[in-house]
Amino acid sequence: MAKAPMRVAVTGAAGQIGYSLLFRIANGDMLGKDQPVILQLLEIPDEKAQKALKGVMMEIDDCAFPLLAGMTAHSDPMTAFKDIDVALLVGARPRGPGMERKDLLEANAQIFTVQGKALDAVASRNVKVLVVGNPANTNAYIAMKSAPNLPAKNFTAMLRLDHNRALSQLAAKVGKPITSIEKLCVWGNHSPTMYADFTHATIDGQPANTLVNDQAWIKDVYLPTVGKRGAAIIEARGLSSAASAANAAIDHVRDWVLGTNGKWTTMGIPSDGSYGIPEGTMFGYPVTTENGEYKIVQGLEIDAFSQERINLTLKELLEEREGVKHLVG
Ligand SMILES: NC(=O)C1=CN([C@@H]2O[C@H](COP(=O)(O)OP(=O)(O)OC[C@H]3O[C@@H](n4cnc5c(N)ncnc54)[C@H](O)[C@@H]3O)[C@@H](O)[C@H]2O)C=CC1
Ligand SMILES: O=C([O-])CC(=O)C(=O)O
Repeated sequence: MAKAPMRVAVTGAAGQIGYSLLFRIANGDMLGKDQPVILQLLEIPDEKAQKALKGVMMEIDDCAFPLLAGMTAHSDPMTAFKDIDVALLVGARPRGPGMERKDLLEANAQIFTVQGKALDAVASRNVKVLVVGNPANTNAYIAMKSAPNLPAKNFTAMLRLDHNRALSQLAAKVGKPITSIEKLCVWGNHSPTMYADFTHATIDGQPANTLVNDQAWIKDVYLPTVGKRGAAIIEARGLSSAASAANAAIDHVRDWVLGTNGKWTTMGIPSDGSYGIPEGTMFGYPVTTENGEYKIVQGLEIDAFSQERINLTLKELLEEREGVKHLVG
């Protein structure tokens, strides 16, 4: 028997990321090739944005996706989020050249208060929320705090793009395929302070540290390349990463819903206190997923260099959180 459709809300649906994301969701790349979806698309109540959204929907129609069981356009989160199973909160102002992601805090924080409240009121009680809009961790924290009637664990922030960047840079360094790498993760904030950690990783079953064996490269090349990749793309493209961000969002939700079969990935999730991170902090952790739930990888030995990096990214997140205190009560 065919599965019942899942309702997926996407905000900022007429934006750059939306244009790379929606077609793949409707194609079954996110929830499975046997899972029908209904798209509930939100854009700002502005004539130009709503018209652009209509245009994107016309193109989605023209793909005749067999899994697309319905699609609606919205300008109010209270209707867009009605009964949804998955929320991809993408809509927010992106940064331009010379800005850090936290410069967007004021501009974007309000959006996530309103949307958190709407999720609280009308979404499925099991809704899985992924925040993509920057600064992603703090926006996810605001949404979570604005939805006290939903389980905090339903709210996540996107560090998967950082994870994928970290995999790709490491694979290039050792000249091995991506699939040969396991147990890599990214700790902390989606910002240049993030810590891409392969101290526990293996490459074709060999310890990655032994294969790389170049601390200077890790410190002076690898971490800055991964951490500042978003800025490098803005510099090169004149626009922020969109296709790779959409791809990471698909990866994040797919793994959360369908499981990682014991493999590690990275998700920004509310801390349960693991590894000394204060409870509730929206923090990038190594996780495995099964039956629609994520679990933090426990019992890792954190060396002095890693601890220093984790402390640094935590400090930044706590400062961001302090900056939005007035919004979350
Ligand atoms: N977490 C991550 O790894 C990444 C995050 N991003 C972030 O994703 C966000 C979106 O990026 P783009 O699609 O490139 O930007 P964009 O400017 O092309 O699109 C954003 C869309 O969101 C809409 N929007 C704004 N406020 C909204 C609201 N309250 N409700 C619904 N829609 C709203 C806008 O009208 C616009 O169409 C930015 O904050 C960007 O910084 C981008 C890349 C990676
Ligand atoms: O850098 C930006 O502003 C967009 C983003 O989050 C990324 O590409 O990682």
